[in-house]
Amino acid sequence: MCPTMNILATEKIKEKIECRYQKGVRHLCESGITKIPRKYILPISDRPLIVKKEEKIEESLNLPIIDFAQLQGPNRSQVLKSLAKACEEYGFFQLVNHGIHSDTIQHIIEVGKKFFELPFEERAKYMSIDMQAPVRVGTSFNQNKDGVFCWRDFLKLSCHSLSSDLLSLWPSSPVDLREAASNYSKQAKFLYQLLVGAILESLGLLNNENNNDSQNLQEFEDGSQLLVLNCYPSCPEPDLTLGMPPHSDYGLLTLLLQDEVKGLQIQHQGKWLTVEPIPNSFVVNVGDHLEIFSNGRYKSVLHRVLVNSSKSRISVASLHSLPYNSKIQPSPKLINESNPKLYKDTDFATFLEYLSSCEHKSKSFLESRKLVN
Ligand SMILES: O=C(O)CCC(=O)C(=O)O
Ligand SMILES: [Fe+2]
Repeated sequence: MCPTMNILATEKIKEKIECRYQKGVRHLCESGITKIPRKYILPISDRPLIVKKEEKIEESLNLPIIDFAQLQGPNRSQVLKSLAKACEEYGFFQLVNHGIHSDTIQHIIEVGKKFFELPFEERAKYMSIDMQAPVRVGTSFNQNKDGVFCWRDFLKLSCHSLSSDLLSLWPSSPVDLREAASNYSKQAKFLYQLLVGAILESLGLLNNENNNDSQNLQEFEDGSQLLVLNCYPSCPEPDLTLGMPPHSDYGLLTLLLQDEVKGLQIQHQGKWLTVEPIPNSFVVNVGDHLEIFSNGRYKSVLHRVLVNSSKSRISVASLHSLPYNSKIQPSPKLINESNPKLYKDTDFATFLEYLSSCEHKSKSFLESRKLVN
């Protein structure tokens, strides 16, 4: 074979292999692999250190617990203090007694499981490389850019305005997906709105006498919402890869549901610690936009997902951000001589451009917004 034909043949084989990975990890697992392909193997320095059960020294983390019912009652000011402390020290907390019925939670998790069990051809109808498509099935973190793929498939549903036009774009199978996801997203949005009010209050930006910030609250409440169903199939070599690489979330707040299988780790005091699932609770975390708005007081913390060799895992993230065209900037009320402005003004569109233009690097977006004082 002449050298040019040789190169062409090699390119064709490469394309074929790439195409195989673009179909996602569930599809890959269905072929019965016992070793993970090279495309998923992280360099040694980025691999997770998985501790064997019998060694029992895996470090887990009991995140601060915020009781939502207490927050709405006479102990509000005390709970607001705990909320502020959790956002400053961990960037994460677990929310209990939040009022969303366990049936609603179980329904969205079940529907997620059923969706990822559908034949590949059915799920593939919703594949798109357009980052702004209202419905998008995909794999890895950013499959157009990732050098090493991660062990995750996802379904992203934009919930911006839940009109019947939007719902008709969502997957029609499983039959109850649209109902479960729209019901769940409405309830998650309502909870987010109450929570973000509490967050503004905990920053000293809202109180009954001074309602100057109602404009801020309105913008925070009206923002965009994206529902992400994550599926992490069991993996034959979990210590060589990750379900999600270290990243921070871009928005204001993320409300995350995880099933009973653990996997989420957060970086705390330089260590990766596993978040113990609490049934029917939410893991809530501060996103980049809130770190910027709070001028660095509340932290958008790196987190990642481990996979395991025996169980698949499902999680559902509801990501809440400011409206698409809003400016994101440190609140002028949180800036003074002793607290100078730490971040450049930015907007959501700039962030999305940044995300689609570069391979994912942990925290790089937030780093790029920092002012050097
Ligand atoms: O699956 C998880 O536990 C975390 C998911 C996550 O970090 C995300 O969707 O941004
Ligand atoms: Fe995340």
